[in-house]
Amino acid sequence: MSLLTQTGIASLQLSFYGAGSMAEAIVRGLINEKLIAPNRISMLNRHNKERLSELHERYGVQTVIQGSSNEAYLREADIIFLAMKPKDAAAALAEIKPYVSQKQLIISVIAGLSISSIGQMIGEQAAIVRSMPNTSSTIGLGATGISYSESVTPQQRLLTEAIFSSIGINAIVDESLQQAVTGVSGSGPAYVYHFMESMIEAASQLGLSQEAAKELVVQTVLGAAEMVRSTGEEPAELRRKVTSPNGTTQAALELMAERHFSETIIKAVHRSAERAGELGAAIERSITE
Ligand SMILES: NC(=O)C1=CN([C@@H]2O[C@H](COP(=O)(O)OP(=O)(O)OC[C@H]3O[C@@H](n4cnc5c(N)ncnc54)[C@H](OP(=O)(O)O)[C@@H]3O)[C@@H](O)[C@H]2O)C=CC1
Ligand SMILES: O=C(O)[C@@H]1CCC=N1
Repeated sequence: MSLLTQTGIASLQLSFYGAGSMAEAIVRGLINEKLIAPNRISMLNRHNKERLSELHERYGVQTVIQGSSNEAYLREADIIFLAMKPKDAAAALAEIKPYVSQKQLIISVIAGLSISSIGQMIGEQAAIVRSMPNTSSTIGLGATGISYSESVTPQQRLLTEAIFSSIGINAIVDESLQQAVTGVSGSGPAYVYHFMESMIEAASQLGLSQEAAKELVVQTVLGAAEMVRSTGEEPAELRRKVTSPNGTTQAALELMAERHFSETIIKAVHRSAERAGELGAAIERSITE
């Protein structure tokens, strides 16, 4: 019996409070993996009914467009995922407070939002998971950092880890490291996409068709990531194997070094982590005001 089957996830009700990109990535991953029937998942938002219609059509999930209310879905849920932007988190927590009970598991994906801030809003004894997934969860290749409040039970931990490992890999980290996870793997896909955009642009400038450019770049990134994963060799070692003395790669890498490529990436990851802290602090301020 698989870990997920043991947790009994198939018979639970999951509610996503916030129905944007990240909620959709997780839901799509769970449905693709056939872990839970779509009608056991509800996706809720504030006012964008068109978005809910689209999600209902696309995945068969429950939404309030079918005459029910957020309240009913929130009360029934075994697990509530908090998936709104940090700036909306304090208001959303205040809204759900009357409907949540201690039996429910709260899983937040909100960047910067601390377990203690959630506890302050909905009750210190609540079972709270702070997570930092990424959008690659959509295709089962996500990377998620997970931290628990003290009241999360061993069964709830198993369930959480089973959910996130079904849509990728996960790392259980001390909550103090969640900002680092945000800088690395939460925001990380965007850095890689940005890099790919530049590669495609250069390929077009050099005369390749848009189609060929994209295909070559995608396969290059996929192949490089898979090489690191499947050979177990360090990226630096693999880089050396591509780089012939005085060859083309060396010429390119020298230009990158002149333009502080590595330093820029390192600084960018630090800045994302720092920004997660700022977002969390802003939520804390809005809770205590
Ligand atoms: N996108 C990503 O790559 C990642 C995002 N995250 C985190 O996920 C969270 C969501 O991000 P993302 O999915 O990109 O955001 P989106 O803007 O795509 O979606 C936000 C959703 O929250 C809803 N919402 C806002 N306020 C409320 C409220 N009071 N009650 C109910 N629903 C509400 C919005 O509904 P409406 O449209 O009706 O206002 C919308 O459906 C963020 O906190 C982010 O830090 C974490 C990891 C990766
Ligand atoms: O950009 C953001 O704030 C969110 C958190 C990590 C990825 N996206």
